[in-house]
Amino acid sequence: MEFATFANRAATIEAESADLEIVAHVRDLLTEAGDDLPIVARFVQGRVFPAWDSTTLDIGPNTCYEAIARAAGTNVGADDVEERLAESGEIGAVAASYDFGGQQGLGAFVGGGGSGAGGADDDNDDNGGNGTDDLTVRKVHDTLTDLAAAEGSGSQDRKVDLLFGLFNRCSSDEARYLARLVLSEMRIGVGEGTVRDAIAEAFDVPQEPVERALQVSNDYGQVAETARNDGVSGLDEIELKIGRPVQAMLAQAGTVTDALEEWDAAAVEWKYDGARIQLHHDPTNPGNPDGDSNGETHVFSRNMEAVTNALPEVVEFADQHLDCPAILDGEVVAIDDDGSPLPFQEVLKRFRRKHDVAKAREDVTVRPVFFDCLHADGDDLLEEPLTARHDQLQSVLAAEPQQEPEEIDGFSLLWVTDDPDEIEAIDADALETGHEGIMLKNPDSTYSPGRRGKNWQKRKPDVETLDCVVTGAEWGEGRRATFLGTFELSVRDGDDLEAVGKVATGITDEKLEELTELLEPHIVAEDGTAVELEPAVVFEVGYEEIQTSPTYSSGYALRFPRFLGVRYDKDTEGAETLERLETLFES
Ligand SMILES: Nc1ncnc2c1ncn2[C@@H]1O[C@H](COP(=O)(O)OP(=O)(O)OP(=O)(O)O)[C@@H](O)[C@H]1O
Repeated sequence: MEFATFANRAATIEAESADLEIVAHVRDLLTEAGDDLPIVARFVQGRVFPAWDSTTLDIGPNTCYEAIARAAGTNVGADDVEERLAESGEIGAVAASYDFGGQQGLGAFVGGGGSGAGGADDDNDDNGGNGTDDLTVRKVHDTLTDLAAAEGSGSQDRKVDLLFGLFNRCSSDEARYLARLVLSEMRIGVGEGTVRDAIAEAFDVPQEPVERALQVSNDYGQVAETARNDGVSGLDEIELKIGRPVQAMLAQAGTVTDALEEWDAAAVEWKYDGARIQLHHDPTNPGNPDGDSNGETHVFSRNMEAVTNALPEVVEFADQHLDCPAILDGEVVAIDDDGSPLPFQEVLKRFRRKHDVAKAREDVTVRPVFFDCLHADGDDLLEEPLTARHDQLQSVLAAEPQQEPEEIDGFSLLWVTDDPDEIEAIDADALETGHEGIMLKNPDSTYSPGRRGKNWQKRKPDVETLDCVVTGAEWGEGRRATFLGTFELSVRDGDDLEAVGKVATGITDEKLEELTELLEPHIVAEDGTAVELEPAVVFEVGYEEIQTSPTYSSGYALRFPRFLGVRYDKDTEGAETLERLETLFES
């Protein structure tokens, strides 16, 4: 397909506002694309490479300005391009404002070659033979692929040369969309859904298999071509591939209350405070293109970037623990010398690092923990329910079949329960172990790549906090026998204090020790392990919601109260009133 045809169609699409019309234009574009279908299906979304491919053009705006300036004529400089950009605010319009094509002499000079139409791009010139100088989408694609591969000293000059070669052959409309493509600013209103619908319409296949194939392959070009050449049966055959990342399933904010209302039971997991990773490993395929592994290993970020070389611990983990081809979804967490998790900021010192990885590894250690399994030993598991995928994860990671789940390295435990108290206890454990909290998942849900839906919920940070007086507590058990815990919370009602609940969640042993020291002097009565406290200390607590309750003297109860801190700056006079609790309940 000629690049001019593509550019014309892009202009038509950009001018169109009706979604259905846009789909129809994209459909026509795909139908006309011929052998260039995979390229066109990506270009129309502003992509040069498939979504799974982390190759980038690595072109800064200045490289692009310089190439435009050079193609625009001897007396145009990059600063002139920038000035026009400041005026128009859009690189496509700037590129379209120049008259290109007159720089053959300079092109020959710059590239040192003699292909006339662009000096620097004298290889694979698909127009050379027929005597015309029309740019094709394939030529643009191949040149940009060469450009992406340029590295090392002189690579920026080479990139400018290659880009100049393309702009020099562009008409005004072609230049507009080339500039936008190169700077990832296509913005003609074509989203992923549009291309999916257009593929289905163009090649007369239902949307569902197209959608599935897109989720699995992350490649609009491949899916478009398969839909055209092999129809539904071809699409159904597209499978996950080791080395091609899948978009990560995402979570939305939720509450325990909502989760238990929606599902019979919730799958509860710890929420790790690290960075999302997707591990692809094939021990049967020696010769790793990426990273230092015995098999083939790739680690991808949440955005499907390759981060393999930055995380040698994960590659080593794969080598040691995986003996079948697998794709695992998880989190990489920074840990201290005892293996306890460190804050997220520490992981960032390691993630995406390209240089001095060994040195960075000495400073910060990371370890992976996996909560999902997308592929195991030849089977794609996206369509399996969460609990089945988790069972697979366990068997993939277990060193021996009978290994206790708690003993399995890198394996995130999952509890399926409809008991709010159990969920609260899991949350408390998670926080105490230094994790962020909990995730609540639908145990029956399939894995939906790239989707942020109700099936995965991260427990929402508390909307409101309350400052409550601590009026009672209980001595703990076992190793916590010397600590006070399970604190009774009250609000003021005139001169009285009325209980609204008990908080036991979100408190570490260290904190319990501090709180015990703080509260012990205020004990006024003891009955077994129960302790009555004179009102003196105010806790800030979070909660999910307020409900009416016969259990506490206030007539209300906080659902899922969580300890946030001591309000050392407040005395009991500053604590919350029953009146405010009522207002909050009403609202
Ligand atoms: N057990 C788990 N299951 C799923 N995700 C987990 C789990 N533990 C930690 N996570 C992390 O939590 C993330 C989702 O919540 P979070 O709010 O932390 O993510 P974010 O990147 O800040 O926001 P968002 O994903 O909503 O844009 C996941 O992408 C994953 O990285």
